[in-house]
Amino acid sequence: MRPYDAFLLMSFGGPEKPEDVIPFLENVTRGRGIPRERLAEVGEHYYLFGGVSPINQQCRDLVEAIGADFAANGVDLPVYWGNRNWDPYLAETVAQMAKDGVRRVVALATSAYSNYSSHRQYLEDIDRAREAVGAAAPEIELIRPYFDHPGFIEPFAENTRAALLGLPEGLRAGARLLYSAHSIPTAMALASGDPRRDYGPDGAYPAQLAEAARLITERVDGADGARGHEVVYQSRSGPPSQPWLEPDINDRLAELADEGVQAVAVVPHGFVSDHMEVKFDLDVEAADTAKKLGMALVRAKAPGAHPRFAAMVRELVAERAAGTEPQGLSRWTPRSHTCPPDCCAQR
Ligand SMILES: CC1=C(CCC(=O)O)c2cc3nc(cc4[nH]c(cc5[nH]c(cc1n2)c(C)c5CCC(=O)O)c(CCC(=O)O)c4C)C(CCC(=O)O)=C3C
Ligand SMILES: [Fe+2]
Repeated sequence: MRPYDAFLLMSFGGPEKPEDVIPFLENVTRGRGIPRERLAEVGEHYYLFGGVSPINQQCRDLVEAIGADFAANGVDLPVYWGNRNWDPYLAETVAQMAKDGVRRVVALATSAYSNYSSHRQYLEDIDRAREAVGAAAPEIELIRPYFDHPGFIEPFAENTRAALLGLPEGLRAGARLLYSAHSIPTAMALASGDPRRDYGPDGAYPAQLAEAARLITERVDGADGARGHEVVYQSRSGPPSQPWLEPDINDRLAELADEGVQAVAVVPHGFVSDHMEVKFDLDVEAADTAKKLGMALVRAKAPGAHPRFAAMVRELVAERAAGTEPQGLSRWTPRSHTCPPDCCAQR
């Protein structure tokens, strides 16, 4: 698909054996002021799953789904994959692309929202990897945030309807939808998105999360919006003195139990796949909280390698290749394909 001669999937990376857990966590947290105790605690999450993060296999599955969708639709682009924090490292993938004679790449990150960790950091990863490879490195253009694209929203709606069926019939209609996203420092949230747009008091990331939650809820229940839904946060780290986005899902579950809510469906709409943050923080930790509170909890799957999500990737590649206006379902759809240099700054 002109002008590109390759597609690149960019992701976070994760360990796949116990010996790799600590080196992986050191990669993730280098220079970020995460307390040592938090690192040890997070290491235990990985050991509980045999030291294997699900994220790499999920990326392999997505690479395959994208390749199949490209082939079925006549898109003749080889598909590469590179990670920020673990093997296959982005710099190695960029070196391979250079060796293969690739000159211009369109890339998508497994992160749908605007904030430093989800977007700007991937732009920095690209710069660093290209620098490491030198003059032969291809140009790499990162696709803009896609949190309100129908290919992201529709699989979540389908998976939420399926999750609700897992509740006892008598609890389904009254079940609250809890949309869960990775917490970030409030300062990072305020600096998220395009500084020339007014996303409201909390910044682009919370505003985008609210819109995606609304769009999914409409597709679960119809546009009457009758079902109660709200955004909560998970996976907080960093020192307690630093404010992060709230409420934490576990605290909110306790409040809802007090209000008499008997069932919740958790929708991890802040994520693209069911990686460790979902498997541990929701399926182990939040599920345990709900159990102690006597609440029923089900969890919807993230898009992962859903064919509609793979088709979205092709649609975004085509949009970027044509240079037409970014399409999305909400008022916070990015207005351009490239970010202004001061968007999603860390603070
Ligand atoms: C917004 C966001 C997403 C969602 C968007 C996206 O998907 O990219 C995300 C995803 C992920 N986060 C992940 C893992 C971790 N994140 C950490 C730490 C942090 N995350 C942050 C933000 C985010 N993170 C932040 C602000 C920090 C503090 C340090 C820093 O400023 O960078 C730490 C350190 C220990 C801890 O403190 O928890 C770990 C191990 C994994 C891999 C899971 C697997 O292995 O399956 C994934 C997909
Ligand atoms: Fe994270």
